[in-house]
Amino acid sequence: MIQINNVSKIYRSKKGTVTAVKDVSLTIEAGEIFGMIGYSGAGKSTLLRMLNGLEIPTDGDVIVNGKSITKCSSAELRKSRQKIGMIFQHFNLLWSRTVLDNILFPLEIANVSKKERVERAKELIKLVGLEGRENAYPSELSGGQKQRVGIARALANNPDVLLCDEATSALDPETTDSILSLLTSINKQLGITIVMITHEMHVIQKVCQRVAVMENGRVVEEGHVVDVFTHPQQEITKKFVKQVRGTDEELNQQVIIESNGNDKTYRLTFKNGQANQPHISEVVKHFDIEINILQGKIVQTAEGSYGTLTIQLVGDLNNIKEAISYLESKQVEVEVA
Ligand SMILES: Nc1ncnc2c1ncn2[C@@H]1O[C@H](COP(=O)(O)OP(=O)(O)OP(=O)(O)O)[C@@H](O)[C@H]1O
Repeated sequence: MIQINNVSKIYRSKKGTVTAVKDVSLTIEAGEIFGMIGYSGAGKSTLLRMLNGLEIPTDGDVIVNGKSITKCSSAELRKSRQKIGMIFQHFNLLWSRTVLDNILFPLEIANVSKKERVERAKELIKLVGLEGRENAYPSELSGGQKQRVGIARALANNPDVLLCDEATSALDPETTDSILSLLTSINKQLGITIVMITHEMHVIQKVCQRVAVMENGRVVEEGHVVDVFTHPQQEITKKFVKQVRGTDEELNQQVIIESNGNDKTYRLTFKNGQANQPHISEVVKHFDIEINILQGKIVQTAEGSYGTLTIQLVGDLNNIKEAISYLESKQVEVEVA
């Protein structure tokens, strides 16, 4: 478990002071994939780097698996860091070393015997899908392959936590997907806690269970990904959600059923597997109303799917009310759009 307690970071230079992180408190559970999203300059990298002591907070404390990262000796910090792997946007590989030698490097530093480190490196090469490329140099690899080396190297000392600093931002969409799938399977297979920072909501959508939204050094919103996606509170969160959910402007479509004065437009939200249920056809069968579907979308997240459907209900007001009660009884959220 990672506890971030009232952490702030102020950079002071001749040019002045910058408060990069302001009074952030978060708890990240063991084994989860936790995302931090924000625009450039929001403070994500600074916060992430405080989780492994690459930056020391000006105030507050970071506790990883019961041990303070901020209030320990440098020897203790070195030991703790071996259990916290990190991967980077630009991979940070050693260019003069082969794939195998890059992965061996952290094992050499940890004084693992030669036999054991070669065995471990080979296991990792298999885990990340790089068999056959052991003797290649980073310059001979694609971006996705380089990140696979980065992941193998980060996992070398069996860490409990993997920090991902914009790990897919330099990759094309297809390669991004394959790296995100690899991270998800590593999280499942090895039970490693993953903390990732990104400015792309589809990354959060695909792999994270919970998310914190950062703006101007603060966490302005946090929660389960499905809840944040379906009910974003802050303007900045709404903007990020629009990256994957589409905009309300897309709703400006012609209404094709003639109004009788009672019709209204509703937004239905289906969560917890409800998106797969035939609720709309049940409403049409059981209530004497007409339904005009204006827009619909199902989004897959790491915690299952959720859907939104914007509909116009046309008919007798009482029938419309009954239909809405029926939908609500099926855990479908109904709002007037
Ligand atoms: N070493 C430093 N010295 C001075 N200011 C810094 C330093 N590192 C970061 N900052 C400043 O702190 C603020 C937060 O930066 P940070 O890199 O944490 O944001 P970010 O959300 O990760 O953005 P990006 O994705 O662009 O890196 C920015 O205003 C940045 O200029």
